Amino acid sequence: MTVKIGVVGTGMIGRDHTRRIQEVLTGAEVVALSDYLPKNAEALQAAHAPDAEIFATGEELIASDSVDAVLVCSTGSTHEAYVLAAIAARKPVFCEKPLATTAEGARRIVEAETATGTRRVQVGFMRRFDRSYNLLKATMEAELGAPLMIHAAHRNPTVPEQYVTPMAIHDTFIHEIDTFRWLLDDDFVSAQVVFPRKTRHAHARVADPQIVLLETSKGVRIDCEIFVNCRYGYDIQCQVVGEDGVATLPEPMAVTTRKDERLSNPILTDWQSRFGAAFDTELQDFIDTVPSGTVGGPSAWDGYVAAISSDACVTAQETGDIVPISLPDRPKLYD
Ligand SMILES: NC(=O)c1ccc[n+]([C@@H]2O[C@H](COP(=O)([O-])OP(=O)(O)OC[C@H]3O[C@@H](n4cnc5c(N)ncnc54)[C@H](O)[C@@H]3O)[C@@H](O)[C@H]2O)c1
Ligand SMILES: O[C@H]1[C@H](O)[C@@H](O)[C@H](O)[C@@H](O)[C@H]1O
Repeated sequence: MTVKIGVVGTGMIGRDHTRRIQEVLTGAEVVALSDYLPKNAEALQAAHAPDAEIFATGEELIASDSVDAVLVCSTGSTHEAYVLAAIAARKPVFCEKPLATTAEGARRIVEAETATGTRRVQVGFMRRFDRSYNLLKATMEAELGAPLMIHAAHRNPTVPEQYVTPMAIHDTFIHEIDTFRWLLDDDFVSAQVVFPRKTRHAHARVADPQIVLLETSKGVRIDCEIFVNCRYGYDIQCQVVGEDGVATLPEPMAVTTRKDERLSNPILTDWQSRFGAAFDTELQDFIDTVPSGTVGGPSAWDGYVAAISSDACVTAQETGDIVPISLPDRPKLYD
């Protein structure tokens, strides 16, 4: 079966996912496109999906009989409505992060999906498909004993003017929120955010860098630096300290050069190159599961917990307090 996919939102990542479905992955083709700005859908059609039909609205695309499964790649604030529409149409849906911009919105998705009794929502937390994180998780489980602490960093070279302080949490740190839960098989019980001296490279509306301190239900303590104007590259660091040893996320593979009295390795500069293979694997996984009528990978529940946890981090940014995090009971669908 070739899965017929409709893509809602044809900006940067909608374009990249369409390209990978058309040119890299197997078992699917993009048959429908829709964007709030029709010119974006038309440009993507011309570049990568000449046979795709352009729909005036995402809702019409989701309802169309020509679409088996939906990719939601539009602006974050629009995700909830499209995911709910896909659930109502009983169509598998891959939703880029965030699942919803509020915990309330994510809860509505969990409730709608639970009411159908079938998992059809996969959230785009691609790090769970990254080879280096999978190696780290396997090492933790085989060799470290109980994890005690994580020291991590999420560094972007620069961010645009519209990137403001809370986005460090719900646009950037949201990846770590999901990754730490997955690595530790644990949930958070509190969050605190502290602000070091601000870099002169940050614009006025973003406090940068920030340090997020999390505690999990098993007592693991996590410190993660978010530094989105670090200048030198795109750099994701993660070190897990366990009772029997320490494991560190492998660096991306790079050639070491000896030249001009220097020993050096190049550093990546963007998330597309750091996680390109993980994006391929997560979408192939989604495509492969669609014919069964249900999906795997990060679930709507994971998206909901990430939203609750990131709301607590934003409150912690605003108040300076240690903010408690409590979760509702997990529905059986997500066991
Ligand atoms: N997993 C990752 O690492 C990763 C990386 C980049 C972006 N993302 C997520 O993907 C989403 C899109 O990001 P982007 O960088 O492609 O943004 P973008 O601004 O480049 O593209 C967003 C597109 O959505 C369209 N749009 C806006 N409102 C719409 C609506 N109501 N209906 C249909 N289309 C609408 C815009 O016109 C635009 O073409 C965001 O939620 C972002 O957080 C995830
Ligand atoms: O949307 C992007 C993307 O999710 C990247 O992985 C992250 O490093 C950036 O901070 C964020 O702005």
